[in-house]
Parts: sequence; structure tokens; C-alpha cells
Amino acid sequence: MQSVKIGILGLGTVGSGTVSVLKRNAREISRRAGRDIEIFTAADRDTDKNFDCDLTGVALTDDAFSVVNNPEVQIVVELIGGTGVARDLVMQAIDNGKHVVTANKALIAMHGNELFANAQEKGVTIAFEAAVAGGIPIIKAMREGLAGNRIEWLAGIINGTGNYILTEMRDKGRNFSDVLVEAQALGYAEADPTFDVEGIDAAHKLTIMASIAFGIPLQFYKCYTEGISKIAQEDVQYAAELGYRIKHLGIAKRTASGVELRVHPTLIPHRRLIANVNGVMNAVVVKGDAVGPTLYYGAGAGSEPTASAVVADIVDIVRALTSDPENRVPHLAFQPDAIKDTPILPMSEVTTSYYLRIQTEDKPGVLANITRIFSEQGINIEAILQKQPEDDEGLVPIIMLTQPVAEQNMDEAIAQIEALDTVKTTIMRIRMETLG
Ligand SMILES: NC(=O)C1=CN([C@@H]2O[C@H](COP(=O)(O)OP(=O)(O)OC[C@H]3O[C@@H](n4cnc5c(N)ncnc54)[C@H](O)[C@@H]3O)[C@@H](O)[C@H]2O)C=CC1
Ligand SMILES: N[C@@H](CC=O)C(=O)O
Ligand code: NA
Repeated sequence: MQSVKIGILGLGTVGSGTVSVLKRNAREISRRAGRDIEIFTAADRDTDKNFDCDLTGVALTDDAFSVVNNPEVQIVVELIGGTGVARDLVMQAIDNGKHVVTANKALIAMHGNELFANAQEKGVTIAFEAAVAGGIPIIKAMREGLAGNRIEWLAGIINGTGNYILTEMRDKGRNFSDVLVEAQALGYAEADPTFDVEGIDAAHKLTIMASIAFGIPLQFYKCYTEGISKIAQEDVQYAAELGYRIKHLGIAKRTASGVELRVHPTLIPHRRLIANVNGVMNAVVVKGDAVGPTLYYGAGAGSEPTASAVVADIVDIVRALTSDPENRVPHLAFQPDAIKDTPILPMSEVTTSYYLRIQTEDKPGVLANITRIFSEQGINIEAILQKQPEDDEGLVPIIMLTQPVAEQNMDEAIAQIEALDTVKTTIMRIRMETLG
């Protein structure tokens, strides 16, 4: 039987990993796919650099459009990244009747609705397993393995770079920027690393998972996004003293009035499995009404872990080449005409517990004022930790854990406490989840 010809766009970290895995495991992969997979052509804008893979037998070009317009190519594998030229290339590939595999979460989260509609019309597939949690087959698990469930919520560590930074800060007391430079050198970070540390990359991935979980359109711009760059070493230590770890979580939850969609640092009880997911590893907990909580764990970034997901998508497409488009697994798990516009809730309506660090002067009555404000806002305190004066100004950190409260009440309480004469700096707040 004839081999299936693919064209790869971008031979960086993920592209070179994909070439290496396809070549090294060629026999095993074709036994699974039923056909040989041939890397017919590949494009990189810089064809003179030293590629981290063996390109023997691959026609290399610096013109990515020549790959998507090549009539021999059946599957285009987009590994350039971004939403500029990558979007044009993917659109062109679909218009040319080619299937697409991509690792590009920004592209799917921001332009997926139009891309899927176009792919549906042209009878081709866009596969994007590598776009969420790297090598973990989370898209497949949710779209196919959990198809019998009403998914209630999901929560995940879905950025390897951010988790690597938080782990190194906690375990080795290293500073934020040194660890980020290392994560970049290891090929984990996005082209613009603020996407990793400010939660944008996690928000892209969460947007995609929420659509698959709840059958709603992709709505990246409605995702609440808060990064980890303000987390101080002392917050990591105080959280540990109270029995918690700080993790950067993406959380999507179905409520009676809509869907919560939020990315922020979160305190999690240290005994939870997900609190012990370290380094570049990712983990996602998905709670279905029938199955209960399920946990998916693995490498969330890196060359070959991500290539593992890219190659699995290629195999899926090769297997489906002979099936009718309408019998294929829908892009967002639900049939396109069954996608519902359930509202994404504003953060003011989200209810969580909180960790607060308040820097105050060490004077009588300070705590009484704070607790009075809490009580007026209906906020119950779960635990208090008062430390010795730590800075030159003699300010005392008071650490508080609260019971669940609506975000709008907490916003009001924080505004009033920050206005007190004795409170000298902005209050550090981190939301908490039990994930039970
Ligand atoms: N690095 C990782 O661990 C992961 C990356 N991803 C995603 O995979 C995609 C690729 O990421 P990386 O491989 O890390 O990036 P990279 O920067 O290492 O590789 C991108 C490659 O594309 C080439 N390129 C740029 N513009 C081009 C153009 N117009 N035509 C042809 N080639 C062009 C660059 O020269 C480079 O070799 C991104 O969408 C990223 O978000 C997804 C999961 C994990
Ligand atoms: N920059 C991303 C790469 C994978 O998606 C991350 O660090 O997780
Ligand atoms: Na994945």
C-alpha cells in the first residue's frame, strides 16, 4: 500500500522531535497506522541552521506555503506557532483539502471556531492533541474516553514552564528569573515567555479543554487570567507551613448559572496528588458524573514528549483517511450543531476560599479591625498565622485562610482593609481549591 505523505512546517523544538520520533519508531508506527508515513517535505524559515534531527530524504524548503500547496502532501503538520502566518498556512491547507495536525494552542484557542467550521465544510480534520498538556493524551481522554459523562469540572497544571519555576522556587529557594532562563534553554517556554508566566498559555489550553468538556464555543477572551510573577518566596513558605502548596491552575467548572473559566495561582492541600506534580510535569483532574475524578499526568512540554502527541494525531488521521467525514470524532467532542452558548461567569460571581498575606503595623486593634471588615462581608476565617516583624519598617505579616466567599465580597473586604492606616502594602491574595 502507498505511504501517506506529510509536510512539516517548523523544525524547532517540537518539529525536530516529531521528525526523530517518526523516523526512530517508523515500523511500530506503521504497524499501528496500517500505512507507512513518509515525511515528504518540511519547511523552516532558516534552512541553514543545525537541526536537532536527521533530515535525510526530506525535501527541505524555506517556503512554508510551498508545502501546503504541494498536491502530494496529504497531512500538514503545523509546528511554527503563533496566530499570524500559522493561521494563514492552516487555512490554506484546509482550503486545499489537507488534514492538519498542530501543537499550536494559541491558534486553536483564538481561531479554532472558524478553523473547525472551515475544516467541517471541506471534510478534513484538524488534530491538536499536542496543544494541551503536551504529551498527555488529555484531548483523546476527554473527547472519547469520557464521552458517556456529564463533565462537572476540570482543573490542571497545564504550563510546564510555570510549574518548573514554582517547583524550583519551593525546593531550592531559587529566584524566579534564573529558573525562567533555564526553562527557556530546555525548550519548554513559549517564544514570548510572558505567555507562560502570566498564564496566557494556560488560558489558551483551558479554553480548549472547557469547550471539549462542556460543548461550548472557544472563548479565550472570557478566561480570567492571572500569572505567577507576583508570587513571593515567603508565600511559598507560609503556604507550606499551613499544609498547602501553591500551584498555577487552570480551572473550568460548570455551575447552575454558567461556566467558570479561570487561570490563577491556587493553594491546594499538600496531600492531593496534583499538589505533588513537580517540574515540567503537567496533570489534569477531570470530574465526570459517572466516573468521578480522573487524573492524567505526564510531561507537559519538551521536544519528544510533545512529538509523542503530534505523531499520535498523525496516526489517528491516517487510520481515518478512509472513513466518511461525518463519522469522524467531532473537533470539540460535541456535534457542531449541538454546541451551546452557556455563559462564562464573571469572576465577581466565583466563590472560593482565600489565602491572604496582609503586611500591617504591629499595633493593638489591627486584627480587630480586619476581623470586623470580614464579618461585615460575611467572610469566615479558617486559620490565622501571625509572624514576627520581618522588614526594616517593622511590618508584621498576618496570613489568613478563609472559608469560601464570593469574589465580590472579598474584593470589597480587601479594598477596606488596604484603606486602613495600619496596612501599608497591597494585600497578597491567592485563591484556594480542595479539588475533592
Ligand atoms: N516547546 C514545547 O515544549 C511545546 C510547544 N508547543 C507548541 O508547538 C509550536 C512550536 O513550538 P516550538 O517547537 O517550541 O518552537 P520553536 O521556536 O522551537 O520552533 C519553531 C520553528 O518554526 C520556524 N519558523 C518560524 N516562522 C516560520 C515560517 N514563517 N516558516 C517556516 N518556519 C518558520 C522557526 O525557525 C523554528 O525553527 C508552538 O505553537 C508551541 O506553542 C506545544 C507544546 C509543547
Ligand atoms: N510553553 C509551554 C509548552 C507546552 O505547551 C509550557 O511550558 O507548558
Ligand atoms: Na496533549
